[in-house]
Amino acid sequence: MASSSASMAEQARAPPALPLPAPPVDKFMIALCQITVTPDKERNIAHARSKIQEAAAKGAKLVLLPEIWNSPYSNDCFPVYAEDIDAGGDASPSTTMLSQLSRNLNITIVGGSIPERSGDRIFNTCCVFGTDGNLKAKHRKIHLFDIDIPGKITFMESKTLTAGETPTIVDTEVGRIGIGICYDLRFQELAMIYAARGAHLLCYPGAFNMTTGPLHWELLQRARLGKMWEIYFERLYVATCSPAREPGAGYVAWGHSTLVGPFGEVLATTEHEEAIILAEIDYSLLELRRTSLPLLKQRRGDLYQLVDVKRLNSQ
Ligand SMILES: NC(=O)CC(=O)C(=O)O
Repeated sequence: MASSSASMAEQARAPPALPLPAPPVDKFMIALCQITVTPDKERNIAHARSKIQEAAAKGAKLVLLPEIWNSPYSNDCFPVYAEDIDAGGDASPSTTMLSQLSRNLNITIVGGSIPERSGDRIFNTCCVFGTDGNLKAKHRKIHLFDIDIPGKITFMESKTLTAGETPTIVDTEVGRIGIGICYDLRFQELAMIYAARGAHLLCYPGAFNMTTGPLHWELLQRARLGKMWEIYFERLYVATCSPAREPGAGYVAWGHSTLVGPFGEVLATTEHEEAIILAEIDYSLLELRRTSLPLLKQRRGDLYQLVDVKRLNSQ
């Protein structure tokens, strides 16, 4: 009796590791396409197309685009540039291009984000395409970017956008990927849910700005790993992709698209100019890193718990 209650207490403190789903590949190249964005939507689509082709020609099997890459980042523009993704075809030239390219080039595309029109609502939406060109997942930005830093930056996405309602985790040819868009990066519970559901990689298209970018962009990306050590430590890669900086634009993006490895290390990054960042993802390091710090044994699950609302609701 005593020993069984002791083992229950032990178990609450340090539950056994959840199995990480085996990734479909061990190693592959990811490309973060930090591209310029202009008011000319046709040009933006053609430009993204050529950069994705260039990345694939250099060996990328997964291409990540920035947040809002087909339109300037502004409340005035979102309704004008928005596309009906579900209707597809001519109603969504941006995602039609992504679908064609993923199939033709045999790559997975995490398609940054574009303004999406759905009925009378507009979302900030990321589409994930598999190598067959099919839309595998659609993530609508959950946490809208409503901030007011006096004298620095005020932005209220909620003036025009509606928040998404669901976390998005998707199985692709290059592993299980959790998706967040920009401000979503600030909310650690989203990343922790992805980690708890066995993600190998988190992708965040984002457009931080000249105030918050230098302070928080890299910090948050690396911290997404640190926080997850409480449950699934050191088992993830985190990729961000920003638009390149346009100094004259209404909203000036920070740039610095980055890949962080499963030990919290910056594996590849850039400054603010246009760039394709190519880097290797090696999933064999996920298990290796897991044994390096024995945090799972040390965590105090008897004092704190992460509650997966979706899983609870589905029970
Ligand atoms: N643009 C965003 O959604 C987020 C951002 O710039 C920030 O969090 O800072």
